[in-house]
Amino acid sequence: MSRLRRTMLYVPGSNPGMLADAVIYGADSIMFDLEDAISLREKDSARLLVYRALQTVDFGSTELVCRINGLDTPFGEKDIEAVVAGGIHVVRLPKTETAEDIQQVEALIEKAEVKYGREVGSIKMMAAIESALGIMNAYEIAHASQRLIGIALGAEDYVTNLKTKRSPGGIELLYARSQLLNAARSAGIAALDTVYSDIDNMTGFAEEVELIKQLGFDGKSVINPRQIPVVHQLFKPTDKEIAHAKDVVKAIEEAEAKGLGVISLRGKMIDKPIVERALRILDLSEASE
Ligand SMILES: CC(=O)SCCNC(=O)CCNC(=O)[C@H](O)C(C)(C)COP(=O)(O)OP(=O)(O)OC[C@H]1O[C@@H](n2cnc3c(N)ncnc32)[C@H](O)[C@@H]1OP(=O)(O)O
Ligand SMILES: O=C([O-])CC(=O)C(=O)O
Ligand SMILES: [Mg+2]
Repeated sequence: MSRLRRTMLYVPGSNPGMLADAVIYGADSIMFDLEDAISLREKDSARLLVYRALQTVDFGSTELVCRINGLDTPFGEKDIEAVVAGGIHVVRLPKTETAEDIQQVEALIEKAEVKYGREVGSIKMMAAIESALGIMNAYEIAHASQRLIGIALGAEDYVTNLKTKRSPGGIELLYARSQLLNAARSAGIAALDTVYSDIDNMTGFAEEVELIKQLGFDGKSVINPRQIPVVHQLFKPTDKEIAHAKDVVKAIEEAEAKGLGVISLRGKMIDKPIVERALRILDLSEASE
C-alpha cells in the first residue's frame, strides 16, 4: 500500500514547542517551515532549530518534509544543507515556476547527500506551485525529477499573483487545481491542495475538503492541528462504500475464475477502472483504522 498524504501539517521552524509536539496530532506528514512563516531575523535560528529537532525528536514513522526558502534568497542553499544533514525525508520547494527550479534544487540535494553520507537519490522532493507561470508549467514541473513525490498548490500567493482573493466556493482556484491535479496524475505523483487560513471556520474548511476530494486530490496542507481530524474523517470511506468495494472485488474475482473480464453487479457494469477505484477505497479504509 502506498503512503497516504491526506494531511501535511505546517510547523513554523522558529517555534521549539510546536516542533517538539507536532507529532502528537497524527498528521500523515509534518512540514517544517523555513519560508514564509519565518521572519528575516529568524531565518538562521529557525534553520538550526529544525536541524536539532530532526536530530533529537522521535517523529516515529511520520513523513518529515521541510519547506525551504527559494534559491533566489540568501537562505535556500543553507536550508538544503542543514535539512539533508539532519535527516529530512522530503524537501519542498515553494514558488516553483519551471522545471529548472527543481533541477537546481536537486543538484544541491545530491551534493549534500554525498557530503553527509546519505544514499544518493534517497531524499525526495515536492514542488509547491504558487503563480500563473508555475501553473502554466505544471506538467513540466511534475515531470522534472525522479525525486518528486508530489506537487502542491499555494493559493495565498497564487491569488495575489492573479490579482484576486480567495472566495468561499473557490471558483478562482478551479483552473489551477484542475491543471495541477492533471499534471500530478500524468507523472504518477501526489497532488496536495493548499492551506485554509480561517482556522476557526470548520464548516468552510470541511466544504473545501469535500471539494478537493471530489476533484481527486490526495490531501491538503494544513496549518492547525484542529484541521487534521476533519480531513481524515472526510477522506475515510463510508461503511456503504467499503461494503460495495468488497462486493466489487469479490465479483471480479469470481468473473476472472470463469474467464470473464466484464460483469454486472446489481445491474451495474463492473470492469477494470471500477475495480481500481474499489481497491483504492479498501486501501484508504485500511489506513484510516
Ligand atoms: C500562506 C502560508 O505560507 S501558510 C504556511 C505557513 N504558516 C504556518 O506555518 C502557520 C502554522 N500555524 C500556526 O502557527 C498556528 O496554528 C496559528 C498561529 C495559526 C494559530 O495558533 P494558536 O492560536 O496557538 O492555535 P490553537 O489555539 O489552535 O493551538 C492549539 C495547540 O496546538 C499547537 N499548534 C497550533 N498550530 C500548530 C502547528 N501548526 N504545528 C504544531 N502545533 C501547533 C499550539 O501550540 C497549541 O498547543 P498547546 O495547547 O500545547 O499550547
Ligand atoms: O502551501 C500553501 O498552501 C501555503 C502557501 O504558501 C500559500 O498559500 O501561498
Ligand atoms: Mg506561499
